[in-house]
Amino acid sequence: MGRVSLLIGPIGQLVTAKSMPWRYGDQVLIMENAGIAVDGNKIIEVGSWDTIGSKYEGECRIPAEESLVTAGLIDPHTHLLFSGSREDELELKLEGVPYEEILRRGGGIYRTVSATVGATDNELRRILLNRLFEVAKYGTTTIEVKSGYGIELNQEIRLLRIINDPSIKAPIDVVPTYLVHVPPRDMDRGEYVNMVMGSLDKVKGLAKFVDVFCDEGAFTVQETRGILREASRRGFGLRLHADEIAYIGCSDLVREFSIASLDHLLNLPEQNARLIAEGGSVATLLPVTILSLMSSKRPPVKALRGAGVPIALGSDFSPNSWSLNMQYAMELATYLLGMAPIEVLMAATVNAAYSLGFRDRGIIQPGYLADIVVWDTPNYRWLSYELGRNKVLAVIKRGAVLDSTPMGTVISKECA
Ligand SMILES: N=CN[C@@H](CCC(=O)O)C(=O)O
Ligand SMILES: [Zn+2]
Repeated sequence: MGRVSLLIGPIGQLVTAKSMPWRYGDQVLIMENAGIAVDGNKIIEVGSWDTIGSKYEGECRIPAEESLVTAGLIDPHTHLLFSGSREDELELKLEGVPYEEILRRGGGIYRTVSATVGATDNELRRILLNRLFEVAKYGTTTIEVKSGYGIELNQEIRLLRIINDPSIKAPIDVVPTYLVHVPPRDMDRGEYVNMVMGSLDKVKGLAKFVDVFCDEGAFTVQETRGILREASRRGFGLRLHADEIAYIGCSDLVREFSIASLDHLLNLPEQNARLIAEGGSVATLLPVTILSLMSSKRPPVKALRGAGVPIALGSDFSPNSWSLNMQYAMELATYLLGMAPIEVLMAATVNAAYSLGFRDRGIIQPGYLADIVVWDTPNYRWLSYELGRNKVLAVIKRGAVLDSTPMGTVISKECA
């Protein structure tokens, strides 16, 4: 009998992608009475519990007869690092004042910039760490975190240093992105864009991706093009906030650049789905933001599927859209966007991993990282079906069972 650090099984239902990215209609692995053997930070074998349970002895074991087991959730789009809040914009939104108008008046992102710039490094570190612990309780095991509430370049660099700070003992993996968010109000925007392009060497090593908010009220296609060109020359991965507020041609930039992910896409023209597929980009949809924008628009899911675009989901946690819970994004993806439960699960695991450039996680197969969630649900459909409850039973990150399960449930004495 082989000895391993962790055994999970018997498992009621194991659901995982077979390869990445996952496209609508691709096969998945759905297995009942399954088992997973983990050693160190990796999955070493997946199979029927009859085989796994008799072949391995675990230093600890998580029994999961009644449970769904999936890859850990991956959140590929967040604005986790900011100070303050904007609950007082709710009344404006309810009166019908559009997002871009609040921004034009100096509210929205600009207010959060003032609050964030006014916070000390220690305050921001504490905020970030608390949020990272909270997302882990909801099953997120890897998360992208954008800068963007500094605007001024030294402030952006400060935020990126905090995101990268090794003294922050994050329970999960963090992917830093430099977000060029909105033009400053007190400076010529052309000059600012030039400064951004000139600052990219300083950002190297602090961010895996450069992202631009390309939209009405933010950066134009021409400005975005310049920033993406310089970023890709320097070897950054590219992401884009595109076609969220209006279509001004941002998604067309996939013709010119290899963009890992185009995000939001509420106003994406259906014919541009083909361009995204040809460009090899992922479409990351952010349904919680659709709700918090109080928008009646929807991204064209059917056109994206039809063109073969891999779809990912993100929380888009921000002061405009306050939810750290990827499960909420998953629920809304079904009820607001019409995404099928299996599509939702693939979007929040394997495709989110793929969009962040990972090839080592998001799938439960030998050789992959042991980032795994045990759910308090009998099958995968419940992740879409049941609204508003944290359905996590246990989170395993790199083979380690995270300390506190949300409901204080002790899974197994040896593992806890
Ligand atoms: N759209 C741009 N940025 C964020 C919102 C930021 C904010 O409103 O503070 C987003 O992705 O939703
Ligand atoms: Zn965003």
